[in-house]
Formats: sequence, structure tokens, C-alpha cells
Amino acid sequence: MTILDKIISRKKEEVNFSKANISVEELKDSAFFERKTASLKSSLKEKSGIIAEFKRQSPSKGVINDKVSPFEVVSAYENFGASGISILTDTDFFGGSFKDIMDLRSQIKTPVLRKDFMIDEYQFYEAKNMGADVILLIAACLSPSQVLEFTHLSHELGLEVLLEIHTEEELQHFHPDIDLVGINNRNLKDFKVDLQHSVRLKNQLPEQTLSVAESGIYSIEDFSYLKEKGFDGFLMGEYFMKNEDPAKAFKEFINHINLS
Ligand SMILES: O=P(O)(O)OC[C@@H](O)[C@@H](O)c1c[nH]c2ccccc12
Repeated sequence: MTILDKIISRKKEEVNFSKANISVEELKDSAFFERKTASLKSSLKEKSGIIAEFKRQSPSKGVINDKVSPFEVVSAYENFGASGISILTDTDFFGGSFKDIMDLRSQIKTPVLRKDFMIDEYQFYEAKNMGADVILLIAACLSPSQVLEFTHLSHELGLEVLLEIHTEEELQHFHPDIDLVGINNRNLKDFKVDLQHSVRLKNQLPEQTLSVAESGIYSIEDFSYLKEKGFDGFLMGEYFMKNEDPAKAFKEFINHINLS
């Protein structure tokens, strides 16, 4: 059993539990449900392209940073030019929660990606309810028809879709209705990072597809390399979060790329 299998089997239990406690009708009955969402597609072109992540821990790295507050970090990400904010809402494996988005939503304008393992329609209503603008669909845990079905549901709710792929076979999950394709530089099965593999995959996508390089971007050189290869977005978490002061780390990174 891979870690991904474990996460998905736990997620199924979690979703069943939530469904039994809060109905979709109740989820719809919230202030954020009516909120007009912000577009990550537009924001990627207008700002740095960086989607900066708030992540306390991960299965591969253990605790990364559990001392800082989401609002402090995320407002710095916004103020210093992030195109998007990614927030892990999975609790058991990543130490996040729905509250992390809900509590700061009204104070942040930057598009927010709800980063979780989406396997059931119910979670899309949840995402809208907590104030997300974008959701992640991970090809490795969905069929191509589920990807399409979830994409259309997301659009009905005003959410954009970032489809994450890692292998050549997963290119089959692509559909022109999908907003953005993320190529994970990290293999979720063994955690190995390979930037060149991602560049090869990107070159197999239709040319006008908006692409996001995800994970394992650990230096200015990594960022510049992926930018030069034509990626539109860069999803970065650990590089900022591993610092005592992620806000400062983000600001310094942005200053560097603006100078180079
Ligand atoms: O911390 P990193 O290496 O910069 O990676 C960020 C992000 O790409 C990573 O957290 C991620 C990418 N895809 C995921 C799917 C689920 C959970 C987490 C992820």
C-alpha cells in the first residue's frame, strides 16, 4: 500500500463522516457560498506566477513548521506578490484544516487553492463553503471521467480546476475544459523529485495550456530553469515554510527573482 492509497482510504472515511454530519444544503447556506471567486488563471499572468503554499507537515518531511499562523504567512505571500495561495486542508497527513482557509478568507483577495484529496462531489461544496477559488484534482487518484465530471461541477460552483499529473499515462486525464495543469516534480509514491521529467511532460501538453510546476522548487536556479522552459506557475511550499519566518523567506525570494 503506497502512502497515496493510505491517504485516499482515510479520506473516504472522513468524507462519509462529514456527509453524515453536515448536508450539502447546509454547506450552501453560508456567506462564502455566494462569494464571487477570484481567478488564478488571470492572476498567474499578472503577478510573479508563484503559488505560495501554507503547509505545516507532510508525509515525506514530517513537521515542517507548526509554529507560525496562517494569516501572518498568507498575508505576506499576498503583499509581496504571490499569484495564488495554496492551503493544505487535510488534517491527518498534512496538519491542516478547513478553518485555515475560512479564518483568513475575508482578509485575502489573492486566489486560494484548497489543497486536498478530492474524491467525492461533497468536497466541492465544502471547498466553496470555506471560501476557496480553486481546487486540485490529482490524476493518480481519479479516473478521466471523474476528472471531467468534477471539472464541470467545479465550474458550476465558480471554482477553477488545477489538474495534477505526474506520468505520461496521466496525460490522458487532460481535457480542454480544465483550467490549469500542474505537473508534480515529486513522485507521490516514492517522493523523488525530477524537474527534467516535468519539462518533458509539459512539452506533451497542447501548447496553449496553462501549466504549473509543482513541488521540489528549492532554489532561484530551479525556479529560473522552469520559467525558462515555459511554465506559467510555480507551486512552492517547503522552501518558504521550512524557515522560522516564512514571510521573510518569501519576500527575499521575490526580491531575488525581480532583480535577476
Ligand atoms: O513543498 P514543496 O516541495 O514546495 O511542494 C509544494 C506542493 O507542490 C506539494 O505540497 C504538493 C503537490 N501536490 C500535492 C498533492 C497533495 C499534497 C501536497 C502536494
